[in-house]
Amino acid sequence: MAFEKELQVAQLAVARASILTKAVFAEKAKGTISKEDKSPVTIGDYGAQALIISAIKHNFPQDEVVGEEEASSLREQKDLSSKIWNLVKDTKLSDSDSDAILGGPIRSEDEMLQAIDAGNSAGGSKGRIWALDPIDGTKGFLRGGQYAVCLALMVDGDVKVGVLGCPNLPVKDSEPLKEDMGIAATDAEGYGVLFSAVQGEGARSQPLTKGSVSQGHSISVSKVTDVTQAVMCESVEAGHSSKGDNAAIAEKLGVTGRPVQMDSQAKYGSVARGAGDIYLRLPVRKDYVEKIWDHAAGDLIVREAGGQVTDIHGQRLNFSLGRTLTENKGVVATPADIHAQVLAAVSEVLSAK
Ligand SMILES: Nc1ncnc2c1ncn2[C@@H]1O[C@H](COP(=O)(O)O)[C@@H](OP(=O)(O)O)[C@H]1O
Ligand SMILES: [Mg+2]
Ligand SMILES: [Mg+2]
Ligand SMILES: [Mg+2]
Repeated sequence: MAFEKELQVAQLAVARASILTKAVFAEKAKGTISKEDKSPVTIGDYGAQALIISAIKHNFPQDEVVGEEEASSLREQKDLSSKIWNLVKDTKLSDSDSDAILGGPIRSEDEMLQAIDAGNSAGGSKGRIWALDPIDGTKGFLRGGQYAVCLALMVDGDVKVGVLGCPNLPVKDSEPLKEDMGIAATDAEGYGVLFSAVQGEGARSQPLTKGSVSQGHSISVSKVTDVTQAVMCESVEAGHSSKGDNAAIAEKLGVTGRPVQMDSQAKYGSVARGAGDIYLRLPVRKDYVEKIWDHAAGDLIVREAGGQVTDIHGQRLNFSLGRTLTENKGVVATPADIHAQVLAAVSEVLSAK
């Protein structure tokens, strides 16, 4: 199998980081601060980024990382930094062999800050670069909704390995999607799933555990042929994706059910396992450029599960252009069989605006 070591490290690193995010959630003291772009970031985002980057650097010292967060504001806020350190230093996998694969604990607060800052790669089309979103759906995380710990490896701009840890999604692939699924799910029996894919080798799912990882089982997109019966997934946040356009597209397709709203790349995971059928992310603002870490893992997992992922113009997402998807607008992710039909409805609705 290709990228065996990379997959194992990514899965274990995501599982370990999820232990930290769940602890932050349980503590309720999330230490939210606002970034320059007004988006929230929590001690969970920073702690998860530190743990994952340190695991990558331990195993693949030459690899670069495009990570969402950076530590400059933490260096000015010592209280916040020491709170994060207190969590990070005690977070480990319950299986000691697995934890050792990740290099064991980070040794000092300073090393933790350095790890966070090592997510500063400019990205691009050359070499091995990881794309990391330590908590995707931070607003969902804060609300007690869905969120995902997202990690992907790109080689020469092409996504080869993708892993999504979704602590609040059901383990069972076939469980129908519900909007309030997140709230009581953290650490509840039957919740927490780890999705993964390696290019050319399909997509898989397994329970997200605190110890080790397994082979999991293979997943595939739904076999929906009648789009009127499709389950659509969209963001909770109206500022992230245009709900009005989504509704117009649903109407054009004759979709009868209400869309399921959930935060994060849990939407990609849900389409990949066939629990949802269509994920639409339609631009709200002309000037917003999507970030590679919001899509890299989900894009591969859906495509390896038999889905098709494009932007609103039908172009594949291009991860080779830096930290953002400069050439793409929006996302349309569906089973391959219905993609052309959905994309046609997207084009009609958006061109009529
Ligand atoms: N105007 C905008 N349009 C689209 N996405 C946006 C946006 N502003 C922020 N985002 C991104 O939307 C992500 C969450 O997506 P979703 O709505 O699917 O949960 C955020 O990730 P983070 O939560 O990691 O910051 C952020 O990167
Ligand atoms: Mg963010
Ligand atoms: Mg994100
Ligand atoms: Mg994030």
